[in-house]
Amino acid sequence: EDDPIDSLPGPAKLPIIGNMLDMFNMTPGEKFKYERQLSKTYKQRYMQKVFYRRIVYLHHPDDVEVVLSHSKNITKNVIYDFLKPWLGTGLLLSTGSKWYKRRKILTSAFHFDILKDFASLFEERSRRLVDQLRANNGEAISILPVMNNFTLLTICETALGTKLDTDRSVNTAAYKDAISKIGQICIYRLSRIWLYIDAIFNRTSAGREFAKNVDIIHSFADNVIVQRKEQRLNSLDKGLVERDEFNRKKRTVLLDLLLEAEAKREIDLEGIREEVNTFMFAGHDTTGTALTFSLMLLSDHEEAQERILEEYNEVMRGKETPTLSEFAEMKYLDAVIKETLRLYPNPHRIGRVLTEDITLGGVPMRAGTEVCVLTIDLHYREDFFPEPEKFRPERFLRGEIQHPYSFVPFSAGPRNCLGQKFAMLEIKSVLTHICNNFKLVPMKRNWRVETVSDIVLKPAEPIYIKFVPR
Ligand code: HEM
Repeated sequence: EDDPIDSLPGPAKLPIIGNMLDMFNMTPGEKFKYERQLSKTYKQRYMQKVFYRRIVYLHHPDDVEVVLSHSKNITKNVIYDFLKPWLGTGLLLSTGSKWYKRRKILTSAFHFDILKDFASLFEERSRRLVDQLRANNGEAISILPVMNNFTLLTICETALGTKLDTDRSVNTAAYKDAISKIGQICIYRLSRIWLYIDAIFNRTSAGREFAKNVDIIHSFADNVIVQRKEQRLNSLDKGLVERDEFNRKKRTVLLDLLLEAEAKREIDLEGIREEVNTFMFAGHDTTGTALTFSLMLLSDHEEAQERILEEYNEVMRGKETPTLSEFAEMKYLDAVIKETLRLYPNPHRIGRVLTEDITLGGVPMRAGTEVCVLTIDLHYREDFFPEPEKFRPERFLRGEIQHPYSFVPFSAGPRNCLGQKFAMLEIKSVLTHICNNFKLVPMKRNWRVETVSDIVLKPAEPIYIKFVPR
């Protein structure tokens, strides 16, 4: 059937299968470069077709604004379905009234007072991270696994109230292992179009392995949910305030808010499980890679490390632990993180299927069309970010950002990232602790790791850094 978007430019299409074979034999690295090249060739937008699927790719801020700010076009496209057996229709994947109701409940989990509590947890954890890094005696270490482990520990503590490193009641090693296997299987599936069909995928060894690991993750989450529920009921019965091992009032974690909502019949146990799994996924890999890329860039820019430290000392004047408002005063630190997220946005694209018609540049797009915002290409546009390849945090200090939709690492509009403040705070806490205690030294000067498309944007090889004690 004819569609007005067939007039959009894009790579040549074969009859029936369209662009299906365009990237068939490419390595993940080649695919990544090919996609970037397409955005350079088609400066406004382009269309690809695979059988009946038409996908419009966008990377101009005006188009991005139309798509992301739309109040009704909030449905994710088919690629996200891979994650459904694991995340169910939790906040990341759900749509319509289910999404709306849950978003309302969960927004309260990031209330200012709760964030304050989390800030002190990040500080405790960052101190321990410094000790762990110091034990390497300035030897180079591969930072991605260390940062991902760190963010997994913090999200488990804040979402579930469970300490993965010390809690003996749960099988944490199996859980961590299962999360990483699931990620690898999703990547494997992403590049094999025949495995997009569930009936085929589920019969392959990868499909069976996927299901086995999903079970491990689900039973871990269930175990923690049941335990937390029992503890809460016990203390509520006795009118007690819950205390931790140091006799401090226990932090309110996301799970507590969900259990409160369950008591009010706003969510059921299955819903709680979906949200717990969603937050553990959305909250750890993204922040872990953001920390990794920040450290890589900082190690190559000694002047930026010194400036972070100077600013920290100016704001803190000898005080030890920054409050939220002190972190907010550290503008240069904020700019460094933003510049990192501009260069390495994660996820680097956002997919939707239109449920309402829209018009982009005079071309009508009907409900049912898939649109994909290429955040990474948006962030590298020369017309909005001069010398886009360069790490220049100052661009975020001098009001150079001309269009509110030219920089959207946390997405924007109704489906923006719920954990944005949480993530920024966590990254600030880690970076200030690291810059206060170490000089970061890269293995190679002027080196940037290649990146590959995955569920999230990943470095193609390990990034090694030396943490030399100050
Ligand atoms: C630097 C770190 C992070 C980045 C760059 C990031 C980025 C994003 C982006 C781009 C989206 C939109 C995804 C889409 O529409 O497909 C998103 C959604 C989401 N993020 Fe984050 N995120 C980060 C950290 C976190 C953290 C720490 C949490 C939880 C504590 C979190 C929870 C969520 C949730 C629940 C959603 C779905 C929101 C909805 O659809 O209503 N994120 N994030």
